[in-house]
Amino acid sequence: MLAILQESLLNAPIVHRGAYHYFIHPISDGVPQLEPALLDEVTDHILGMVTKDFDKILAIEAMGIPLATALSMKTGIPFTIIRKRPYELEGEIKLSQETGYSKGELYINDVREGDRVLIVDDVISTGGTLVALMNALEGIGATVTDNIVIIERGDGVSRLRDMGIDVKTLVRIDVTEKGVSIEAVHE
Ligand SMILES: O=P(O)(O)OC[C@H]1O[C@H](OP(=O)(O)OP(=O)(O)O)[C@H](O)[C@@H]1O
Ligand SMILES: Nc1nc2[nH]cnc2c(=O)[nH]1
Repeated sequence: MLAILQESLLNAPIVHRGAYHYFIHPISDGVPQLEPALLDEVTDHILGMVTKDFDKILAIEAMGIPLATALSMKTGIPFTIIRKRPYELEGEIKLSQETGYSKGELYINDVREGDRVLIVDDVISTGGTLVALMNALEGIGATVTDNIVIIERGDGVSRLRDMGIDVKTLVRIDVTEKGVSIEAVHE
């Protein structure tokens, strides 16, 4: 299952970001082009994995956005984007994001105490982004009903699990300079 996702991952080009082998894929980069059939496949799969009701979808800029858009269209539930730029609105929360190849700031707006949010993102690698986000949401008093990421690599999921945070992924991959291999598909 997840045939289109698997096939496209096996064809993903690899580039170097320092020592980090970075795969390039329609879901995580919008390059090569993101076919509607792939977006449909992964978002249907996400909706089959959610365990609880939610009233907001939370996407991390940039590549959480197409996922959240498709999920919102399928469910009628609104989404909010965690942005990489500030708006300086009242109540805006700033958090520091660190990945395997970058550091930056993220800004949360329009998430409030008592909100029930589904977090959706394209990739988890070190887990740095989600750890920072989960801490910020706990501070706000929002409930994360499910945390779903399409592509898993590295030790981020086990790092979060050790902290008591559950993250579900659709596929686990390994990335070397030769390309992507698929280690597990989570049906
Ligand atoms: O588990 P981590 O090591 O934190 O990596 C995961 C993060 O890396 C990517 O974001 P990136 O900042 O590259 O943004 P993009 O969506 O704009 O490519 C991805 O969308 C995740 O948010
Ligand atoms: N596209 C892409 N996004 C990532 N986010 C974390 N690691 C990666 C990666 O290797 N490729």
